[in-house]
Amino acid sequence: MLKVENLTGGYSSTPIIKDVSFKVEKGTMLGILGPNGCGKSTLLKLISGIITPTTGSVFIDQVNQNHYSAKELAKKMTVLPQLHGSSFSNTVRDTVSIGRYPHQKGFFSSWSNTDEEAVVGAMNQTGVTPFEHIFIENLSGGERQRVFIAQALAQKSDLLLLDEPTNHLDIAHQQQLLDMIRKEVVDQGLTVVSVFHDINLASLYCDRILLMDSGVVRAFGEPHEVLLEGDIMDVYHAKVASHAHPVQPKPQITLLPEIQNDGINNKVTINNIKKCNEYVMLKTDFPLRVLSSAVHNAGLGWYSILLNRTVQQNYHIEQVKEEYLQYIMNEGLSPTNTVGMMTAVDTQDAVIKSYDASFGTVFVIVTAGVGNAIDVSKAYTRDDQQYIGTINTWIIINGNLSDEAFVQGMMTATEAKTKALQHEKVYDTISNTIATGTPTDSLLIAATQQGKLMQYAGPITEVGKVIGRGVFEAISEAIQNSRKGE
Ligand SMILES: Nc1ncnc2c1ncn2[C@@H]1O[C@H](COP(=O)(O)OP(=O)(O)OP(=O)(O)O)[C@@H](O)[C@H]1O
Repeated sequence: MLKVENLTGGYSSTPIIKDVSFKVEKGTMLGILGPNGCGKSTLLKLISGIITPTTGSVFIDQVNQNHYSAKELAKKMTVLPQLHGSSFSNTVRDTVSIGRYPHQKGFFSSWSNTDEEAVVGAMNQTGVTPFEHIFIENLSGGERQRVFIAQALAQKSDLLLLDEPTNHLDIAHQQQLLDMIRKEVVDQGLTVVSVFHDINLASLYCDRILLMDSGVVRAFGEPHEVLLEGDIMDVYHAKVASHAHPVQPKPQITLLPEIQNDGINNKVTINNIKKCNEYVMLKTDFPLRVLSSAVHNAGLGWYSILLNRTVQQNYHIEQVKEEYLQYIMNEGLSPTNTVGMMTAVDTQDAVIKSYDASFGTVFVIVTAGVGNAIDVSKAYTRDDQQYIGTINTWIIINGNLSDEAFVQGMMTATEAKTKALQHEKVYDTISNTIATGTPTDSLLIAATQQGKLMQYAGPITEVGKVIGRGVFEAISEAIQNSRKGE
């Protein structure tokens, strides 16, 4: 659809854009990214013919752009520049109608049903119909932006060039606008080239990204190929981290503020842990990074309250999420700052152990009951219902773990748990083999994220050794305690 070949050009003899080449297939969306002044808008101006390239060519549907008449080009391609102060005082409807200009034989002398439908459709799509008789200077920046988008859509060309289309829009309108453009791309085969300042929006909505740096192409490809932490830091001179979007398979970039270590002396001590017959609670006045399989707020996040609560053996598990949330609120705790687990074991029997390591103290806190113990390798032979977890393990680390270390720590802890069950000769009573856990065990690792980064937490690392020993000893002791009570 669009082919840019060795394009060089700018505003004077010194080129802003230098030897830029790329292709955009029909029915796809390209996002142009790059720091302020790198030449994104200039590139759009060269593609649209607003400025003439010094060398190189732009092909639209295999035809060189300079072979099209102005009107033919306007039918092929719509350009929406950055929001500008309009010198005309027009109503919204009149402004959108200007988009139909390339389709007129004489200026507005041949207004057809198609023109009318295009204008009404574009106003509806962008949600500006309620303002259709209002003068655009009386609209907010965001409303005005949507009017110009409507004008561009009314033009009904195959190629849309947009310069920061979400500028001035709140998040709901950013989403509506980009969802709408994406729908046109997928359903109608519209081709879009758009400049973005928001890297994450570009990642979410674009098929390909062109990353520019000082007028040249730094990278071109799918978002996961282009939005690399190192390249983004290098090009934008900003400190960032890349992570996966929670739902879409697209990378997202987060700024890392310089002021990160304002709580350098944050430490978890035994005084942060409270054990009573209703629960075990750990409460800090700073957030811990937590990875867990808890009932409430599972996964990876930052929390300062950890709760392992006792419930009756016959607890109705069907409404567990709603019931747990209610419990947290009734206790006056913050639902967004609390990770919650449950156990049918008496929490007075919880084992709390601490281990000093060179990086800081590690606490291992376990509640264990093994009445439902199971051999995971034989689990396929049985058909259990879900019930409340019986070995709940917390590992609280005064240290700084990488993501790898969090996951490896979970593995190390699970291996240590299995070993403890073997050591305590806990049997799966159905298969009559040594059990490896219970059907709904829960595991949590929390870290203060201070001090030297620990990249790994496997069994030969210092932190892994502490986890292995601590989990083994705490679970073994908790099993012995639970047997005493039987
Ligand atoms: N009309 C102009 N005449 C001369 N120089 C210009 C003109 N417009 C832009 N420039 C210069 O060209 C360079 C690239 O500008 P351009 O607007 O293309 O960058 P951009 O990447 O779109 O920036 P931003 O992210 O700030 O919008 C800048 O150094 C700018 O000062």
